[in-house]
Amino acid sequence: MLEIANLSHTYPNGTVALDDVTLSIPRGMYGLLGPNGAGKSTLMRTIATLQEPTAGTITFGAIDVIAEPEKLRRTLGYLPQDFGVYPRVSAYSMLDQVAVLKGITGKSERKSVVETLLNQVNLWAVRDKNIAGFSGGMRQRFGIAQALIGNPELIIVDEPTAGLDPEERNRFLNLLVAIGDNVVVILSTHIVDDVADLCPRMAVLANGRVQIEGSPGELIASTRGKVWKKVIDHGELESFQQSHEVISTRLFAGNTIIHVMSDTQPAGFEPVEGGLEDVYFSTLSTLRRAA
Ligand SMILES: Nc1ncnc2c1ncn2[C@@H]1O[C@H](COP(=O)(O)OP(=O)(O)OP(=O)(O)O)[C@@H](O)[C@H]1O
Repeated sequence: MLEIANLSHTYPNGTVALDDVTLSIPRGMYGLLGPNGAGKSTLMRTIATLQEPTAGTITFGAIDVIAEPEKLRRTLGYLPQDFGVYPRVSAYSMLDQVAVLKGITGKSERKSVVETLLNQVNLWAVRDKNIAGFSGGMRQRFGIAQALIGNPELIIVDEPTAGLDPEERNRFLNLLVAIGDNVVVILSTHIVDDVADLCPRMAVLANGRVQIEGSPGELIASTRGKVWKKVIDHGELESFQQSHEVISTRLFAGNTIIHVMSDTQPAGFEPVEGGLEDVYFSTLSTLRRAA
């Protein structure tokens, strides 16, 4: 169990990226959903011991993460949002080097770990190719392979599916599912479907704060009977935004479909079986209104 208590972070330029974040994250897949700038990467980097918070505590089992970062690192697998430079070395040799860094010094053990992972992430056929030439999806699969070396008990993946095509995204999410329920996996993303598809528990982070927390099912149930939809002409959008609480707009076959929140059925609207998108967008819409 990962316990985050009263965690705050203010950057030297005064930006408050995290504001009193408290979360209990159990074993299994946990979704951290939030828009750009919400503070997700700051939170992930802080848990991964890459930066220290201004205030607050993090514990993972018996480990005090801020006081004993090296202990956490031994049991951490981290897939950052951006690796930056991709080296001109083969996938095999790079994984082999990471395995050495993670303390797997025995040659035959390392061979078995590296080969198993390359097969698991479906990169065996390209093991001798340079990572620099990999597609986005291949890089992310390589990234999860390096994160899994050494059997970590805490795995953090930061926006892993951004920019992947649907087939690669599916492949990647299936890999995450296969990691199993015995470890804590935190999936940080702004893509609602990633969380809806994978995570039994989740939180929405926005403006550096936890806005809502729970199981997707519970959160969706809380919007039941409150979400309504209507097909409108695009030109009418502004007036609907003034008269209703519009939480999302989308185009479908050239038409604009709006979803609104209301305790009673607005005239001309149809009920919608709310989904996680409605939960997420209504949370963001409430924040915008309060601003
Ligand atoms: N090194 C930094 N110095 C100053 N401000 C920063 C720094 N890093 C991030 N921020 C700011 O802190 C806030 C939170 O950023 P963070 O990267 O944690 O959000 P995020 O949810 O991961 O968003 P994104 O998906 O865009 O990465 C933003 O306003 C961002 O501009």
